[in-house]
Amino acid sequence: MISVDEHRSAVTELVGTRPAVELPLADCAGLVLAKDVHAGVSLPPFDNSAMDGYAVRSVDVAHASEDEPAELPVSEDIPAGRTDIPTLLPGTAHRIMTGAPMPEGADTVVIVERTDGGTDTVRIFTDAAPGAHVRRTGEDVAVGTVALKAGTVLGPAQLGLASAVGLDRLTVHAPPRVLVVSTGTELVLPPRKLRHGQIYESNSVMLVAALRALGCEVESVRSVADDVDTFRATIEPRLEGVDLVVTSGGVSAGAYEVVKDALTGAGITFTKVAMQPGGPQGCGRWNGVPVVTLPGNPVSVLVSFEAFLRPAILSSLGHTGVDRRHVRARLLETLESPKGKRQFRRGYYTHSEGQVTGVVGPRGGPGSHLLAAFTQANCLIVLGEDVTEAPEGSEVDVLLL
Ligand SMILES: Nc1nc2c(c(=O)[nH]1)N[C@H]1C(S)=C(S)[C@@H](COP(=O)(O)OP(=O)(O)OC[C@H]3O[C@@H](n4cnc5c(N)ncnc54)[C@H](O)[C@@H]3O)O[C@H]1N2
Ligand code: MOO
Ligand SMILES: [Mg+2]
Repeated sequence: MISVDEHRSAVTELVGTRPAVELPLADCAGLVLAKDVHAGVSLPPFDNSAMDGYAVRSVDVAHASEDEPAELPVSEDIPAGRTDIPTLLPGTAHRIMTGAPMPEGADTVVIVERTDGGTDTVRIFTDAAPGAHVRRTGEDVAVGTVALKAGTVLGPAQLGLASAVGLDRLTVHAPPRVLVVSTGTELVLPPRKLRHGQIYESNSVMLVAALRALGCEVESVRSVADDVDTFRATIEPRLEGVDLVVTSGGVSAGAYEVVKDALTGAGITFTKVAMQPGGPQGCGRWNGVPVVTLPGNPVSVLVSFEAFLRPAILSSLGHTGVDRRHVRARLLETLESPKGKRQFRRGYYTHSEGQVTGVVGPRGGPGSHLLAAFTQANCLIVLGEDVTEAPEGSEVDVLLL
C-alpha cells in the first residue's frame, strides 16, 4: 500500500513536463506562457488624446473662462486612425478624438463639453494644464521590455496585452492529447436499451469533460469488453499520437480485471493507495506512452482525477500556483473514516462574511457508486490517514472544487 502523496508524485513524474509550442492566441486561454514576451511596440505606441475635444497649447487658453472664452480657429480634424498629423500652429486648435495622435505643438486637450463644439472656430471656456487628457507613449509598456513573464497563466487580460504588443501567437506548454478508455462488458451507450445486468457508461464522459477543462485534446473509447485480447487490439493501435492514456475499471481483485491482466508485465505497476475511494490504482508506460489506470466506480474516478491527474496535468503545463483551495471548516455531522486511509467525502461548504471558518456537511455516504450526491457537492472533505472519527463541530480540511 502506498500513500496518496506517493502515487501523486509517481503520476506527476510520469506525465512529465509538456514541450513548448507556438499556438494562436485564441488557443492559449488558460495555458501557461513558456517564454518571456518582449514588447515589439510601446503602449501607447504614440502620445494620444484620452478624450474627445480640442488639442491646443496650454498658453493659448491660459486666461479662458466662461465669461471670457478663448476663441481659436480650428485648423484640422484628427479622428482616431488618422496617420498624417499636421503640426499645431500657435493660436490655433485641432479638433481631436479619443485615441487620436497628439499633434506636434499641442501640449493639452480641452474636452468638448468645455467648449462650444465649433468646427471652424471654437470657443473654449476653461484653461487647461499642460499634459491634461494626454496619454503618453510607453506609460503602460515600454518597447523592448518584458510585457509578460514566462510562467504567466494566460487569461483574457494577458492575451489582450499580447495582442496589443503585436503578437498573434504565443509559446506555451502544449496541452497533452489524451485517450480515455472505459472498460466493462456491462457498459452500454444510449440510445441502446439496457438489459438486466447492464448499465449506461458515465466515466468517460466525466473524464473527457475534466480533461478538456484543463485544455487537453481528448478522444475516448467508451466501452471495451473485459477481454484482454479485445482490449489490446482496440487500444494498442491508438497509442501512436497520444501523450497520455487514462483507463477506468478492471484494476481490482476480481477474475476479469482486463486492464490489470492486459498491462501487468507491459510496464504498468498496479498498486493499492491508502485512500477511500480510489484504492486500486496503477501507472506506467505502455509502448512508451504514459498510462494512468483508475478504478471503475464513478466517484472513485472523479476523486482520483482530483487527487492525481489534475495536479499532474497542471504541473505538466507549467502551472506552479495554487489550483484548488484548501480551507478549514466545521463539520455539521460526525463522520467516520477507515483507519490508515485518507478519506475524500463529497461535501457542501458554506461560508459567511467575517467568519474565520465555514461549515461543511457531507453529501451522500462514502459509497463510490453515489454519483448523484457528487452533483450536489461543492467540495471534498479530506479526513487524514490517522482519523477514524471526525466529530460534529470539529474542524476538518476541505478541498474546494
Ligand atoms: N475483493 C475485492 N473487491 C473489490 C476491491 C477489493 O479491494 N477487493 N476493491 C473495490 C474497490 S474500492 C473498487 S474502486 C472497485 C474497483 O474495481 P475495478 O477498477 O476493477 O472496476 P470495475 O470492477 O470494472 O468497476 C467497478 C464498478 O464501477 C462500474 N463502472 C465501471 N466502469 C464504468 C463506467 N465507465 N461507467 C459507469 N460505471 C462504471 C462497474 O459497473 C462496477 O460497478 O473494486 C472493488 N472491489
Ligand atoms: O476505493 Mo473504491 O475506489 O472505494 O470504490
Ligand atoms: Mg473489477
